[in-house]
Amino acid sequence: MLRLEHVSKNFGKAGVFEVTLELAPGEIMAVLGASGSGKTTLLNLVAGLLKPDTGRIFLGPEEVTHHPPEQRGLAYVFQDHALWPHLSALEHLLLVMKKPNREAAHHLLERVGLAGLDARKPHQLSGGQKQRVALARALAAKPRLLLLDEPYSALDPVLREELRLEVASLLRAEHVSALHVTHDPDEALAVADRVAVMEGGRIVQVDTPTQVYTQPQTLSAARAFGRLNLLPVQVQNGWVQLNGLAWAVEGLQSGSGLLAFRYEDLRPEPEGFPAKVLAVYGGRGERLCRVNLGIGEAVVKLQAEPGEEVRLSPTGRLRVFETNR
Ligand SMILES: Nc1ncnc2c1ncn2[C@@H]1O[C@H](COP(=O)(O)OP(=O)(O)OP(=O)(O)O)[C@@H](O)[C@H]1O
Repeated sequence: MLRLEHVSKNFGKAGVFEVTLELAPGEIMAVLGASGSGKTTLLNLVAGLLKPDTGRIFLGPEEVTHHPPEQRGLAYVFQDHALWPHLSALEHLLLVMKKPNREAAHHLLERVGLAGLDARKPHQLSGGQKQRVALARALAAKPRLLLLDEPYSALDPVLREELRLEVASLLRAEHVSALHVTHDPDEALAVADRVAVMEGGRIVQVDTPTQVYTQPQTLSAARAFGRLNLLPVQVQNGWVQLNGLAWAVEGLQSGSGLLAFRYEDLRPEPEGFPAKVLAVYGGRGERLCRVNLGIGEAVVKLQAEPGEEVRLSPTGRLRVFETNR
């Protein structure tokens, strides 16, 4: 559906962007990465708002590298809603529909939670409502590809969850592909078939959300999903010492690195290494403990009480990343 072949853009001192990427028809891909990693640049290049220095962009079989945005058959929802001040919510949709249909436009507004607001103009809508008009307009155009840049950032958590599932189901029903930039790992897990992690203008990993969560290939990929402990360690021939016990690790084989593990990657085990529970948090229906592991403090999903001495063991191989990555 979408193919980028060595698409590059040189921003001089701000760095070089270079990406090769493929998106299947109907696929929803989340784009995660730290601020400044190149997520918006990727969308701008695909949309035609930015010209690449080298490389080629295809939509389906057609090369669109030099096509202006309006000839690319895609829709985008960026953070500034770009609504027309003189048009009502309904008129925004009618204007972009190939066959304008008031009934269908009305129904779409209802599906994004704007029932009864058909006649409102942008200045009569809240920020979150404007964002939803922009989303409904993008969907009304029936694009082959939808580009989303933090589309739910102005919404409260309940509405955000409702809407992201509703939009994902609309996209799947219409078989529309989407590139979805987000900072929110829950959003990527909820809607994306695959996740692309960006770092320094490049894609460092493309995989299913579960694979990126459990097998991150770089430190930035590990960070993208949160729920992460990072402890400085010394690795010797693939082993680290944790409170007097040696554990095999993967990744860095020797030298200083960062031991990276999720809250659920350690579990109680009589043969494990000793740790002391410092504090207990009640997060989202689960119990999280801050523990002292001897080499530093970490958060672990654990049923324990403050002050308790526990023994912990990794559920799988722990990973160490080079400190400078
Ligand atoms: N037109 C431009 N001219 C010069 N540098 C640019 C331009 N556009 C982007 N950059 C630089 O390219 C890098 C990537 O920017 P981009 O906006 O794509 O990041 P991002 O991942 O979307 O960040 P954020 O999450 O903060 O929105 C940054 O270092 C930015 O300063």
